[in-house]
Amino acid sequence: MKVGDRHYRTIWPTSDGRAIEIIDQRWLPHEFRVVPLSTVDEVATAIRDMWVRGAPLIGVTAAYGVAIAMLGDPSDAALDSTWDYLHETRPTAINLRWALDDMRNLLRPLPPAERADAAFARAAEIAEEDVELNRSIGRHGLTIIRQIAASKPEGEPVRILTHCNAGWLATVDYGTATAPIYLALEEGIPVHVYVDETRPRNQGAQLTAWEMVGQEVPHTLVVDNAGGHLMQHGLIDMVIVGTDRTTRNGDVCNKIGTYLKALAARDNGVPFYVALPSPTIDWTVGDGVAEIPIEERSSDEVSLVWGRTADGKVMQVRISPDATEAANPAFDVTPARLVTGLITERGIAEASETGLRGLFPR
Ligand SMILES: CSC[C@H]1O[C@H](OP(=O)(O)O)[C@H](O)[C@@H]1O
Repeated sequence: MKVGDRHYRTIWPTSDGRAIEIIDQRWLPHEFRVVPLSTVDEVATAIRDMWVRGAPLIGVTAAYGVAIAMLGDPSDAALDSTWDYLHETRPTAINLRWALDDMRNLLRPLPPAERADAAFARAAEIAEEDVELNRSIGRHGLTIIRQIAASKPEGEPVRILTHCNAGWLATVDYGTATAPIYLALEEGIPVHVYVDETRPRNQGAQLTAWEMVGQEVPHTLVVDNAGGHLMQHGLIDMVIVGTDRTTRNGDVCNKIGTYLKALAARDNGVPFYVALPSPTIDWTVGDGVAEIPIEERSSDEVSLVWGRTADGKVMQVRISPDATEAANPAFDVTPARLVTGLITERGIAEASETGLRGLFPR
């Protein structure tokens, strides 16, 4: 998307085709940093420490990580050890396993000498596919925004609450939850986005808000705990979020706090939509609450926050006593019964196995 007067994606191959460059999202919104990743260790660190994050982007980054590994050692053993090494970086987003499986299934039958080139080509394809999937999600999600806009007085904005960052920064481009918003704006439909700050890492305040400014989307930052109040007072027309893994029956795993927004939405009759590309569906899982592994991240993410001082220094500060331990489950699972619809690249499905299989037959 636009960054100033230039178009960027979140990830791209270097001109020599032997490494990648990424936007290091840890420094946004205060600094825009592009960094190279030229070894598997660097790719693993970038995923684990969230230089890049967001289920689809994690998958694409891992795909390029396999390609970089094949440059050094294209053996079967290296292919398997790279799969294991990158798979361990983050446990919840299913796109990581999906992309690693896709790459290994492609490369295994090939002669080792052909694997690096084939891997870079496939990783680039997965990146392009992500952009197209998101454009399709945008087109289908736009129908919902159009319907809501038609029910409101002329010119009144469709008020959309979103949680965490499921924007272009969570994907290669366009985003999932933000794709319908960007298309609505292009079509001239007035929208106003309420951005959950999304503790503990503040991906909403730091990433989604930065996206909204960059794409000139009217928006308001709110604390995570304000969503229910806004819905109670009729100030939200719809909620749209992304997901890191959605089960075959429509249970939605997403950033911690999503479940609470879904409960508030249900209690106030606000439609709650989830935008997802099909690689985010885990067909092997039925009960999301029981079966999806929830990443437990460092307590420092709760106890320390990043910010910019008045004189422009970007730094972390502690907000709780040194002696206080913090729990930090990074995701939660919203049961399908609280989901109004799943916006996929093939259309909007009921949050059920029947609904998903209607769009994605076996
Ligand atoms: C389009 S996937 C976005 C999804 O990923 C985020 O998690 P994280 O930033 O920890 O990778 C969050 O759950 C978003 O909804």
